[in-house]
Amino acid sequence: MMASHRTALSVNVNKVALLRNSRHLGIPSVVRAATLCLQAGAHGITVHPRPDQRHIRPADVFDIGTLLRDWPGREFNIEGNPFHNLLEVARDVVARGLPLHQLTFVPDDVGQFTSDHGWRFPEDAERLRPVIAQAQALGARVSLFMDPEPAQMAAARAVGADRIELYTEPYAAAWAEPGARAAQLQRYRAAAHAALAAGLGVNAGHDLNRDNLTDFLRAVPGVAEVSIGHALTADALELGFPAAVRAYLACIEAAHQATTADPLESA
Ligand SMILES: CC(=O)[C@@H](O)[C@H](O)COP(=O)(O)O
Ligand SMILES: NCC(=O)COP(=O)(O)O
Repeated sequence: MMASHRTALSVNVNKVALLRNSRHLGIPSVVRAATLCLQAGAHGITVHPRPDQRHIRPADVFDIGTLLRDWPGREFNIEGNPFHNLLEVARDVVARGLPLHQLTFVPDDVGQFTSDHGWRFPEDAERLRPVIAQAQALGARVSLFMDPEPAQMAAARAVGADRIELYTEPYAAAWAEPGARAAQLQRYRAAAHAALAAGLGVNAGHDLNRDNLTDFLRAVPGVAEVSIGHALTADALELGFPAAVRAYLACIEAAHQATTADPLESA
């Protein structure tokens, strides 16, 4: 299957903040890292200001918002749990006149190791509906972090979400084994079709990397944005941020070339 549009790359700079927070010296700078990513062609910056402030802190959110004010056309995506601190931070961003394009709602517990599941319907429907409306009133697009389950997508739309973000860790974990990879890609393809049919935009993220990204985008239709942090930052330790971003942009570009094999047809 040929993807019919380009996918945006939003670089998640959480792990730069994690390293910075291990000393009181202010290095490495998340703003510097974000600047290098934007200069290299990243379409946006993602942050996940967790309540425990282990990596991105509110001040980082405001600093990156200030940076993005000078990069029109590049997007700011802030992730988090709307029942913890996310909306408070988002209101502060807007009150400061800073850009805010997308809020990605993630159902993480306070102190959770990392994100590991999506919202569930009908269980989460009634509590999500008002916070989605509040976020949209701030001018943000709302994306819901979701497991790749086609039957859940219409419900995500019904509570007012604009997009969903497919939680890609199960795909990433399966990628090295061809049969498991193909089975996962079928799941994600079906979930994306269901989301698009429901009128949702489709984002994707978690453990995407230079090995697995092209196959994913080649097999899964209509992915508007991937947010990538952990693996890209690890690559940047070796290559530097500009070269790492360019390498991920090349993976995205390859997925959009007719010459790239469909991983499901060649499985
Ligand atoms: C929603 C999502 O997948 C990302 O937020 C990812 O979990 C990164 O968070 P950490 O960098 O804290 O692991
Ligand atoms: N939404 C996913 C994200 O921002 C980054 O996830 P990861 O690449 O750090 O696993």
